[in-house]
Amino acid sequence: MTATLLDGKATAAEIKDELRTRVKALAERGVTPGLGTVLVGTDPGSQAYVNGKHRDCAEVGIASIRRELSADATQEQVDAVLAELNADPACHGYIVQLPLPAHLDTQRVLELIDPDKDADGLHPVNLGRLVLGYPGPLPCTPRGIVELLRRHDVALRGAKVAVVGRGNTVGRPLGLLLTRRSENATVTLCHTGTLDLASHTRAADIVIVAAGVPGLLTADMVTPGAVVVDVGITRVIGPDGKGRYTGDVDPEVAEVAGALVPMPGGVGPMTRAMLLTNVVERAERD
Ligand SMILES: Nc1nc2c(c(=O)[nH]1)N[C@@H](CN(C=O)c1ccc(C(=O)N[C@@H](CCC(=O)O)C(=O)O)cc1)CN2
Repeated sequence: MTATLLDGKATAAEIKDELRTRVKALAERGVTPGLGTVLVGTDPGSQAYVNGKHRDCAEVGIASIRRELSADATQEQVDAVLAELNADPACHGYIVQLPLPAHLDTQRVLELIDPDKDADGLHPVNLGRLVLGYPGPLPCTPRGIVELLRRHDVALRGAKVAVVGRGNTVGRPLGLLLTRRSENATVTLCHTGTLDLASHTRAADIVIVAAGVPGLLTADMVTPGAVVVDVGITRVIGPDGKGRYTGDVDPEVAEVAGALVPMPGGVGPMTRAMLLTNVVERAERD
């Protein structure tokens, strides 16, 4: 392997150490940051992610507020929980774990979150703030990617970045973050309608793949020495019949890239660290 691995797990641990110090400073002012989670149903993956968020909170001293509803909860019941968290001064930010059961209106639910308590940074108001360059909570995955690259001295200023995927949670907001004056990268946002994807990825100094297509980026699509970030996380059944997660980057890319943010151990842990960061930042503004 030629690529240097950029370790998201270790960097997230560093960030959690820093947050612990900030949480202690808040405690001296009598403030305890609080993160709320809303989980509807019993999907084992979602339960595991929510449990992980509360473990992270305990590690840094953030108070956990858990709300769990049954899989057949009505829209009115979910709305009532959001109203309660919006009004709760102990809750500085909260998330609704996705996906929601199909009978619930996800867009309505996300729009009912008070934008200033939107710990995921995905409320339309906050995406609008990002477009306009106004302050607000930033979406956790894009923010985590930029932070991971920054902490590994990957130069963004003047860099040509190909982002593959135009989803509202990663690709689109990431393009906005990378083109802020503070980052000053030049971004090509590629998607399923892009013709000759490889011509764009090959021209890039940094390739970030968030398409949800296992193995989409192959070694021949990467210029030698480029930095590659794997955001994909798709559950597949392996040849042994067991389920596992796989990324969007083919393993052979590691032989060509200069640096690689792997999956697992890259963007996922950084996303979790940014969720905590959004909550602490909100508490610091109190
Ligand atoms: N409201 C939200 N819902 C969902 C989000 C989200 O950010 N906000 N993202 C995913 C699930 N998720 C967090 O909720 C999440 C997924 C994966 C990871 C992670 O660290 N993955 C590991 C690899 C897989 C593993 O070992 O379990 C990694 O990348 O190293 C963290 C969080 C959908 N729902």
